[in-house]
Parts: sequence; structure tokens; C-alpha cells
Amino acid sequence: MQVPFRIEDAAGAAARREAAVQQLRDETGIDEAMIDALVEGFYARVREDGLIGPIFAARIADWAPHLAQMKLFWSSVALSTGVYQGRPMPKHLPLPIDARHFDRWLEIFVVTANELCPPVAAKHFIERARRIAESLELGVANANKVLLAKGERYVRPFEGWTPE
Ligand code: HEM
Repeated sequence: MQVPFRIEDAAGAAARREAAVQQLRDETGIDEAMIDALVEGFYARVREDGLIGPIFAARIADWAPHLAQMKLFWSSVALSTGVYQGRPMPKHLPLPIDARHFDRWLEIFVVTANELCPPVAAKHFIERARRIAESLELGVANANKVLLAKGERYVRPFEGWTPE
């Protein structure tokens, strides 16, 4: 039997989503200004980094749209606002990266989050960053025909390999 669509159901769902976002804001203290500062501060450091900076530099000519996307991404990830509509996985699969790059990415992220955010917010961001980094690393390994066991890291086999 088809259930008739009711306007008040949709309104109720939207209100519940809004309340859940508000609860996350209240619990973590995270807001758009904090996300802006984190994203700007993080990528300023990334661009200076000798290992991962060149990988970004080779692909991102105009940083403004990338930073804008990353602010939406972190709003969706940290506050469940749903404002990011992209798919990060396919963007990372062709990159010349492995465990060493993910470790450096996370190292910079942890330092930046701890510096710019209060402890509860930093912890919230960092937990999510770790989880996503792990899933991206699994995906990158898979794309290179390597199936990682739980907890195993992806290290590219060719020792002389350097990021382009
Ligand atoms: C080894 C570490 C990483 C490197 C070198 C890297 C590099 C890049 C590059 C070059 C792009 C732009 C790709 C393009 O537009 O074609 C990109 C996009 C993106 N990255 Fe990463 N990334 C890394 C790790 C991560 C992690 C751990 C996260 C999340 C926690 C992340 C989130 C994103 C997102 C959301 C986008 C796509 C934004 C969009 O929709 O346009 N990245 N990354």
C-alpha cells in the first residue's frame, strides 16, 4: 500500500535534522568561522610541505574553489549539515600517494586542529579525519590492486618512486 506523502512529515524531518546539527554545534563548539580557520590554516601548511605540497601544486591552480569545497566538506563531516555534495574517493584514486602521504596529511591536520580549535572540537575533527584518511588509503590501495588487511598500510612497492 502506498503511504501518502505528508507535508508535515517532510517539515518534521527537516526540523529534526536542524535540531541534530544544532546539538552537534552545541556539543563541539564548532561553527563556520572555526571551519574556515581550520581549512585555511591547514592548507597554508600543506602547500609548504615538501612531501605533499607538490602533489597539490601539480593539480590545483586556483585554490579559492578548492578551499570553498573543503569548507563545505568539513561542515558536512563535522556537523552533518549535508552542504557538501562531492565524492572525494575518485579524486584520490589516481594520485601518487601511499601511507607516507596520509601520515603527513594527518600530522599536519592534527597540529593545525590542536592549535586553532578548543580540545573538544579538535578531537571531533581529528577522529573524522583519521577515519576518512583510512578509507581513502584503502581505496587508493585497491585502485592499485592491493587488498589491505585490517590495520595494514599501503606502501608503494617501488622504492625509487617519488611523488610527481
Ligand atoms: C595523502 C593525502 C592527500 C592528498 C595528497 C590529497 C590531495 C588532494 C587533491 C590534489 C585534491 C584535488 C583533486 C581534484 O580536484 O582533482 C583533493 C581533493 C579532496 N580531498 Fe584530498 N588529499 C589527501 C587526503 C585527504 C583526506 C585525508 C581527506 C579527508 C579527510 C581529503 C579530502 C578531500 C576532499 C573532500 C577533496 C575533494 C573536494 C571536491 O569535491 O572537489 N583528502 N585532495
